[in-house]
Amino acid sequence: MFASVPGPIGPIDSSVVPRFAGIATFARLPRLDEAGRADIAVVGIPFDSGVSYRPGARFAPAAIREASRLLRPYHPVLDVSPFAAVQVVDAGDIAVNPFNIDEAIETVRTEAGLLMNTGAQVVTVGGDHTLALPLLRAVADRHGPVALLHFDAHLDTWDTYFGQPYTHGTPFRRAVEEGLLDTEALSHVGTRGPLYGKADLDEDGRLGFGIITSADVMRRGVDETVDALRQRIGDRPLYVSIDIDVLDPAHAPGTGTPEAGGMTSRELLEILRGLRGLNLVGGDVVEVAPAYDHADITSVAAAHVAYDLISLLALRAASA
Ligand SMILES: N=C(N)NCCCC(=O)O
Ligand SMILES: [Zn+2]
Ligand SMILES: [Zn+2]
Repeated sequence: MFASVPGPIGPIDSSVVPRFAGIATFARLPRLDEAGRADIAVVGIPFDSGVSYRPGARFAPAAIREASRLLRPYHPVLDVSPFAAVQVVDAGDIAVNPFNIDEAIETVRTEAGLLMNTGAQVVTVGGDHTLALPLLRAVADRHGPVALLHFDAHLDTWDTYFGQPYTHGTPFRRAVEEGLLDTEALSHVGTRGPLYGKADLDEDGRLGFGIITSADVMRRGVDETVDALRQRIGDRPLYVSIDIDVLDPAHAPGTGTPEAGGMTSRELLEILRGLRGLNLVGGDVVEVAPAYDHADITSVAAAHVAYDLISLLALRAASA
């Protein structure tokens, strides 16, 4: 006789315990210490010491967890019940030093790396875009250089701000310099807004990035955008970094560096769904600044975007 293998521990059943009751974990999932193990771990990173304008992304993990209470367990577009397919947990927050960016990014790389070494795939929520660098360091430690799909109004490939190398406007320049990325497969999506100069674009192109602007998405539509991205990414390991300011301020007012003319949340979610089957190895949802939010518009969008990343990971794990 074989002992039956227990299935994943799912979220609290919102038809039994009202979804507005109790302490918020992401999507009401069990904590890591309750489940004991994780195939996919949602991790909050309350950090905003790298921002150049409005602060507040340190409060995003808590706001996104609160906004995630209404998520339901079945994803009808991807046809997957992610929390039943694999063990998904909320692994809590990575507590980082708010006064020392160098130390903070070391902590993030170490803590995210420890989780990944247990075999978990990691989706982080909250914090500013500085965090993409230590997260990519941890991902590259495990997978080697990865393809990058970067949703953002901004390039985030500037060299320094105020002479500083580690800021929310510079993570992807550092990541290319450090060899963390496969420079054949780097894409920005949703780019728009004024730059410091034309050189910003030239330097970005020299690093290897291709750009699908916010206006391109509008003109070409979701399907053509997805086709172009899938072709560029192929079967490479893929990291998806989502700056919520890729959305128009109408869809994400609660962010630190808003730019007019952005994508809708529908476009973003549909592009993500178009990535089904690709070799996704992790992702982040950053730059939610709850103090500037209204009616949780931004946190709700971020929660749904994180749910879609989790669903993509679960779908692939379940069909492996
Ligand atoms: N929101 C992010 N990640 N970067 C924006 C940097 C734009 C700037 O300070 O000019
Ligand atoms: Zn941005
Ligand atoms: Zn960014």
